[in-house]
Amino acid sequence: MKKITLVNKNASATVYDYAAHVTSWVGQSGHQRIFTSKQAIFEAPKAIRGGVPIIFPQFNEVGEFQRHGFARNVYWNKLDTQTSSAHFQLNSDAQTREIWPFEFSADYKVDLSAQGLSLSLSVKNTDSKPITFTVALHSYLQIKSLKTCSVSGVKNLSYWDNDGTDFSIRTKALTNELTFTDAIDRVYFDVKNDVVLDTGNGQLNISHSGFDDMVIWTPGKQAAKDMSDFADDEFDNMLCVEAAQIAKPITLLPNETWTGKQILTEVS
Ligand SMILES: O=P(O)(O)OC[C@H]1O[C@H](O)[C@H](O)[C@@H](O)[C@@H]1O
Repeated sequence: MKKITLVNKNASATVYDYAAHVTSWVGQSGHQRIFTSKQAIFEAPKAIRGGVPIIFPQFNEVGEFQRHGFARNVYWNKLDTQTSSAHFQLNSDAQTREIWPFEFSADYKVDLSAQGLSLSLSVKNTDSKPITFTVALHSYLQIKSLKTCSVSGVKNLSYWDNDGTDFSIRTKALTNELTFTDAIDRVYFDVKNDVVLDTGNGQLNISHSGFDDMVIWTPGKQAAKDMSDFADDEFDNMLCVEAAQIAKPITLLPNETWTGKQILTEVS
């Protein structure tokens, strides 16, 4: 697999052609902002543990196809690389049709600015019939410690906890700040505003467009032990804040294109 390094002023990022997977972003502050496990396996078709896996065409078990799709398990074509940006493409082929019987063309652009990282995914329906999918940019973010980090900006959002709760049940967030004690697997719906992650080493502003939902996930102490590609103590140093489209799957007519972006910016 090919590793591509992007640079802009004092910032740098790493992205692989395998899964178009971003595995590192060191911002101007000098802090690593993306978490990638020291036990991650860089070997197809295993998904790299950490970084930013692209979840397409199905999020988790929301649907009848492969859990978390296949985009994170295949090589993407590298179309263009500049000093601070890279462009990848994935087109349907015999392998993808076996898992998901539709024609599509997906483009992924990674842009490193001095302040931030912009991730943009587009999917075009190249089939002769409508296609429907769910999708996420599954960003693993580096934090100093789970117990002292927080996500602000969630007040009044409706969410679902993936802890056995029926998917139809929604809870409303009463406070603006989300803090953590251990594992969490939660989907917030209709997230229109930015959120701010206090990493313990400065704040990150997280914005998205084209996506309605936001997933907050971290495995916690026990599940971390059960993951072979994740070190036991790493649960304390990562939090996924994912831009996602889950509750209302995207349907594209032939030739239609959907675009979703997640933009991470260092605030302080
Ligand atoms: O272990 P993975 O297949 O990479 O999935 C990791 C996690 O992804 C998402 O964040 C889901 O909400 C979680 O339910 C899942 O455990």
